[in-house]
Amino acid sequence: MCVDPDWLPYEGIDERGEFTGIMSDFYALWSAKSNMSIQLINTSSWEQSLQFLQDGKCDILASAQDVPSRREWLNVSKPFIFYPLAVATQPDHQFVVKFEQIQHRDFVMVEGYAGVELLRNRYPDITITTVDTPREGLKMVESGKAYGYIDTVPTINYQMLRWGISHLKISNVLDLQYAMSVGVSTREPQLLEIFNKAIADTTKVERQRVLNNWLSIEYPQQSNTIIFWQLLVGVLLLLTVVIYRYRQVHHQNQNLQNLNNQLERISRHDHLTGLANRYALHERFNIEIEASAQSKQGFSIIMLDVDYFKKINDQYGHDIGDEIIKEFARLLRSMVRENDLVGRWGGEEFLILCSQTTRNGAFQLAEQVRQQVQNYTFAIAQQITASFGISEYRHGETIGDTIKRADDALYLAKNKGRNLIVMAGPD
Ligand SMILES: Nc1nc2c(ncn2[C@@H]2O[C@H](COP(=O)(O)OP(=O)(O)OP(=O)(O)O)[C@@H](O)[C@H]2O)c(=O)[nH]1
Repeated sequence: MCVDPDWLPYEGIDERGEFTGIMSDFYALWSAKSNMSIQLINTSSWEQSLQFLQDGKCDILASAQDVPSRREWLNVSKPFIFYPLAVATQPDHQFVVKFEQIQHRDFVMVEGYAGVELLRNRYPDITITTVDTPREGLKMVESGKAYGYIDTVPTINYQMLRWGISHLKISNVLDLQYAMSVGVSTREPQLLEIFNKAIADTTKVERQRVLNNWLSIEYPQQSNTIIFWQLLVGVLLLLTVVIYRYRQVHHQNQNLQNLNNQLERISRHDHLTGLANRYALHERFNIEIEASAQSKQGFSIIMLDVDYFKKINDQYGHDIGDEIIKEFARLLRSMVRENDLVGRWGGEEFLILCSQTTRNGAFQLAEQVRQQVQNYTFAIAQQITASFGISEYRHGETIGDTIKRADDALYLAKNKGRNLIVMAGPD
């Protein structure tokens, strides 16, 4: 048997001199079915294979198309594969539906291909340059020496991949097709019978399996590798975007959390001293009232006010006044227990909530504070004192009542001369 040595994926001779390609798989199938052994006669081109058959050096052509000029010396079996011819051109040429639109261009085909004869018969003025191999034909188109290379679609694809010719494209599919048959020398009519039977016995599944072998998974490693890297790059890109977005959102969340913390602090703390403000004090009053209802143990409050603070402001200025208020706040905070709460009630007026403490207990604390303030060396060269009013929460009264009693007591302390503590009576 002679074959086309370079017409993959249909047929070819590999580096070891063995028959390969779609036709090789079909012959392996048919040999097994009909118990025949076929010997390959090596040739260097399709032209030479045709010549060998005419010269009696081989009896079979692995695949051949029925064309008038061969009929004297070649019979063909029932055709069993059909593939349309197509034109591969440079990518800037538009796809055309009808070959007639481009029939005047110059084409290139492999010497001896049946398609050359078919096209010349149909388009007598067509210009076809013939070459020895599909690669030569494709290269001529690639380098602009011819307009289009004509062959079957699978051959064009396969050969472009094989030779790394990546930028040509199919610009036209002809309505002419290769109907592939086994070619048998007219000298061996009984061989034709054998092949016709083998072809008839080939099931659709067997045919498809052979074709899939060559037409869908050629160069699997290369394409799989490319797909793998493309996928990997895609996944990495996606991952990068996700991580970036996550970090952005995380960062924004952190900023929001910080802002919330700041707002929380601002809403509950006095901006100058950092002590609890009225809102926070009232929250705590509610907690203490609830707790005292259950434990029967009450709480007391101390209202205190810096004496003659207006004079300090007048004498040293408002900024120094602020510093004194801050210093005063630090001093108070350092003196109360952890359970107590110091807040700024107004300008230079403060409130100490003494948890689970009677008015006598509150008095002791007030006295300590009074003495500390009086003896403390503030930033100004002047003694500072404070006056105190104390009240104990009475069950059933509102917190407003408790505060008012402490305020009234403070007023009394001021009236009595300042630097004094006055306790609101138990009734
Ligand atoms: N620097 C400063 N001064 C304040 C602030 N809040 C209130 N003051 C001042 O504190 C002074 C309070 O004056 P008064 O209510 O007359 O009372 P006082 O001078 O302390 O006198 P007595 O309370 O009667 O002992 C006013 O001058 C207010 O302007 C503040 O945040 N910073």
